Amino acid sequence: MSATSSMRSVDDHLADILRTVRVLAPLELDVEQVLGTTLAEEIVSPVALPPFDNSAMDGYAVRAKDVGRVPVTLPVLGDVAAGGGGRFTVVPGTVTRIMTGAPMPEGADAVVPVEWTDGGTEQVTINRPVPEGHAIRRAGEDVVPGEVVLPTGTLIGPAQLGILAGVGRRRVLVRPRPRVVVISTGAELAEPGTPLAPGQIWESNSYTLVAAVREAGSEGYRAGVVADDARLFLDQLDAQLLRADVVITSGGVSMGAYEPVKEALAPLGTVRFDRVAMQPGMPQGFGVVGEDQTPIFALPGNPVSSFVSFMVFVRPALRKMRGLPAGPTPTVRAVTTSPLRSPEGRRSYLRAVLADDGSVAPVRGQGSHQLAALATANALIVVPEDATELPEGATVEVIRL
Ligand SMILES: Nc1nc2c(c(=O)[nH]1)N[C@H]1C(S)=C(S)[C@@H](COP(=O)(O)OP(=O)(O)OC[C@H]3O[C@@H](n4cnc5c(N)ncnc54)[C@H](O)[C@@H]3O)O[C@H]1N2
Ligand code: MOO
Repeated sequence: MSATSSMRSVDDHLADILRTVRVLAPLELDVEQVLGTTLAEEIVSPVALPPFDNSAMDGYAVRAKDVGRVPVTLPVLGDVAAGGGGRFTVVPGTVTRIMTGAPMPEGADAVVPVEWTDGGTEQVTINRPVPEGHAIRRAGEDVVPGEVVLPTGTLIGPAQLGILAGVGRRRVLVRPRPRVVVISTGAELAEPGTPLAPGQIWESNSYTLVAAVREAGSEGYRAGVVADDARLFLDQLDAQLLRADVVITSGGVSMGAYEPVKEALAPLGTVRFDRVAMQPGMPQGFGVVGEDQTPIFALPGNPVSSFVSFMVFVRPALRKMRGLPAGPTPTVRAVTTSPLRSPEGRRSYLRAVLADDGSVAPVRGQGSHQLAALATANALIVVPEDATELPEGATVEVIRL
């Protein structure tokens, strides 16, 4: 039996995760809260946009016929400002001043920009002719009443938020951003900013993971660090389940004498622990816990391993929960600048720098504990299971970080 025969493939593990996690139920939220959520309704505009014909420029509302021969001097009836202002009828031989966004007055059929005039307020001399319709934004040219401006499933970014507000929506039915709680475990972990006792290190995984959660469009929360005690871990988990759509743990899943996460979760029968054929990130736990069958990712404690595991397994799951197309984390192609090595039968994710010219170079320090080396990388080179060596100049798939 080979060393890798008892391992589960990355693809099988991910498929199991994506089968298990569910799209979050829709929720009605205030428009202020919906950035990064996914629409669970179709947004139909109740009005036309623009709602009325209005000026695209600061200038004068005219009848185009009156300015056919220039220069011409005409009386100014008054001002039409955006948001109301005077109501005028532009009869032949007259004009009004008009500001950008102000409704076109009756009778006018074009706007002359102020730059083409002497800027007069009682009367104005116009120096250039304009065709009918010049600098007028027509009612409904962006949206007609009853038009679908955003389909169900749209991811709300800044522009989408703008059109929601632009069609007057205050409440919106969306798939919310998943709430993800990160619990780090380990007796050796001290909070950054506190002194280290002998044998301790500063806790970093929860910072990395919460940041990665947020970057992946979800809400990340750090729960307090739990020492190596299965009972304490279960208490913390119970408390956190109240606010979590997903739980991520780091540490305590390998083969040591003190593996609180595995000890606590394995007996439940709803979380499986596997050795996944990847490097880093081999020990993995995944399943559901609690009344609501909340998905839980028990990631390995090595800092690089937990981060890579997030990119490969958690990120796609969060996409599915948000109602977005979910599958393996997307890759781009690149060409290696040096030979690469990878363990047989395992998919490697080598920390690397991807350059603008499409070349990719592994960083120095590929150990699962080498957090500083990870911090110099902007990509992961994916070396397939069946490759143990790749020459310089090989084309590889790369995950951008
Ligand atoms: N006999 C074996 N030992 C190990 C195996 C194995 O198969 N047999 N697998 C190794 C691999 S691969 C990994 S990955 C790690 C996973 O270990 P755990 O998930 O149990 O994690 P810990 O033992 O708690 O920690 C591992 C390492 O990472 C540091 N760590 C943990 N949490 C944090 C944190 N929040 N911030 C910063 N650093 C953290 C911890 O101090 C350890 O150095 O197991 C190998 N061993
Ligand atoms: O598989 Mo562990 O995740 O390398 O260091």
